[in-house]
Amino acid sequence: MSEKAIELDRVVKTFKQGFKPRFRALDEVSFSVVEGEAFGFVGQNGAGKSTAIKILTGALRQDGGAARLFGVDVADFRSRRGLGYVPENPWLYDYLTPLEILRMGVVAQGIALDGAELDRHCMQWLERFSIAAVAHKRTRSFSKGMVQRTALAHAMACRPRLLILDEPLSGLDPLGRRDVVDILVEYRQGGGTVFFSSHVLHDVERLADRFGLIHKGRLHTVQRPSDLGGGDEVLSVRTVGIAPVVGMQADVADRWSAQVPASQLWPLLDAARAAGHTVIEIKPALSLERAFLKFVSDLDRSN
Ligand SMILES: Nc1ncnc2c1ncn2[C@@H]1O[C@H](COP(=O)(O)OP(=O)(O)OP(=O)(O)O)[C@@H](O)[C@H]1O
Repeated sequence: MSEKAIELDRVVKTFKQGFKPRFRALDEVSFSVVEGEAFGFVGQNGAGKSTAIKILTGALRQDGGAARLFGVDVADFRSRRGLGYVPENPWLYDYLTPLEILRMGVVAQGIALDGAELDRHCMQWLERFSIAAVAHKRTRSFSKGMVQRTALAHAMACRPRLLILDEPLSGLDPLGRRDVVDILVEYRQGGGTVFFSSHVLHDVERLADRFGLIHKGRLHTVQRPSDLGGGDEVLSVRTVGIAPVVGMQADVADRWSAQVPASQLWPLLDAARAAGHTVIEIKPALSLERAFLKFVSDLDRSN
């Protein structure tokens, strides 16, 4: 059986709020991530994602429950051996260069590399994250995206067995996001474990085997992205044809579209065919992003 890389067991974290009673940023949150898995932690701003990550990385102490990395309590610094962590807003020593930062991290992790070999190893990772051109520049003048890339290169260069990433793609442009997704996919194929937070469901769809949805400090569901997006509630149908079809709206240049409940799909297709239309697309009308928003608004309504 695979080892649990991450385990949260009824974790509670409260914060003081002026004169108001302490509020629960995490309310009995339990889940686990097994070795080799990619797990996305999703939720809106303020849901509790960073708080959970800070507990896992030892930056915050929980008020109740237990948190473990590879079976070791997070209160024990040894739990963080082999952990690669990139916070939401990475902080780098801004008088150091990316190469120096990577060298320092690799040595601190006790990886047996030095001299030219160490530099080659670090430069490879800087190249992977398209930051090699500024490898010898102090990070002081770096943009958010460059800081993010350097921090990710640092985490990967340390050969982590577990990566914990807080909004890893948030500061990156679309090409940068694609590069990082490719690198993470490759890392997974090599057996690595990834736990990442995101409020962008598209990232979760691309990266995660499973995701946990946290809302106002409570973990509401753990599912596969395909479970959320699938659903058969509403389908979007597009056709091309001349004659009108009841239930379809005219778009441009003889193209027609409709959104129908799944149960109405076949009657609509029959009508479209009878009118001489050709079907060009049928897909779920709700994207993952919209499905997520619906999920959250349903939760809010039921509370
Ligand atoms: N040190 C703190 N003191 C008081 N309240 C805090 C503290 N840290 C977080 N909170 C509150 O706890 C709740 C959860 O915050 P957290 O940063 O974990 O959310 P998040 O899901 O990571 O959001 P985001 O996507 O905006 O980063 C929020 O209401 C936040 O204001």
